Amino acid sequence: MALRELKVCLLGDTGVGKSSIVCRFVEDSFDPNINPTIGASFMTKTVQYQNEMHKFLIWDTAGQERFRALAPMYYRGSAAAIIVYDITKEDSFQTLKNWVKELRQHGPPNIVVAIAGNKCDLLDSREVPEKDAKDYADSIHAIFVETSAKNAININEVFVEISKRIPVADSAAATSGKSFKLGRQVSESRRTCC
Ligand SMILES: Nc1nc2c(ncn2[C@@H]2O[C@H](COP(=O)(O)OP(=O)(O)OP(=O)(O)O)[C@@H](O)[C@H]2O)c(=O)[nH]1
Repeated sequence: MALRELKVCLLGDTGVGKSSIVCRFVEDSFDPNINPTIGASFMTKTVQYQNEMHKFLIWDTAGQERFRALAPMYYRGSAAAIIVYDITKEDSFQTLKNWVKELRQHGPPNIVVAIAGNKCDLLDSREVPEKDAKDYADSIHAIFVETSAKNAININEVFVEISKRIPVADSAAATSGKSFKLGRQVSESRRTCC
């Protein structure tokens, strides 16, 4: 069975739930007391998709402002970016738009963008209407889902949608020449999940 490697990075404000999404996807776990990411963390998960195995190489970046300058190291060479906001925090949606602008200016030209409105279990505290976010995502041709890492809503679906959108040639290009980068950075920044 063919193996595709897909490098994916997660971007977004601190506290929106990037690491929690990755932990839910990779380990099917959720930690309400998870620590903020320092620098970045790296995890992989291989899943079967149709007649192929898809290995996701996932870079979870730190959302805190002091780490912002590191982000290009992780989105460069990525086949896809999952930009996460918190549906209960309007500010985090504005930050998401800034990430979209930055990717347009400095990211890989064909990067697949997925927008995840996380914490959709907290409907009573919603600040970002789903329609507004969906309309914005459509306007930039991005994948859009509302997710809950806590309740395992739409987490696998984001990655499946990414798989569907990345042509085979792009996935190969996205992972070629990565070995030095991964070998060096994993040892610096590996975190235990959850
Ligand atoms: N209710 C709810 N809480 C969540 C969800 N996802 C994450 N959280 C909580 O939100 C807080 C921040 O989660 P993280 O995963 O660390 O957020 P992050 O975006 O990785 O933050 P940085 O590492 O600082 O960039 C934690 O207390 C999580 O438990 C969710 O879907 N629902």
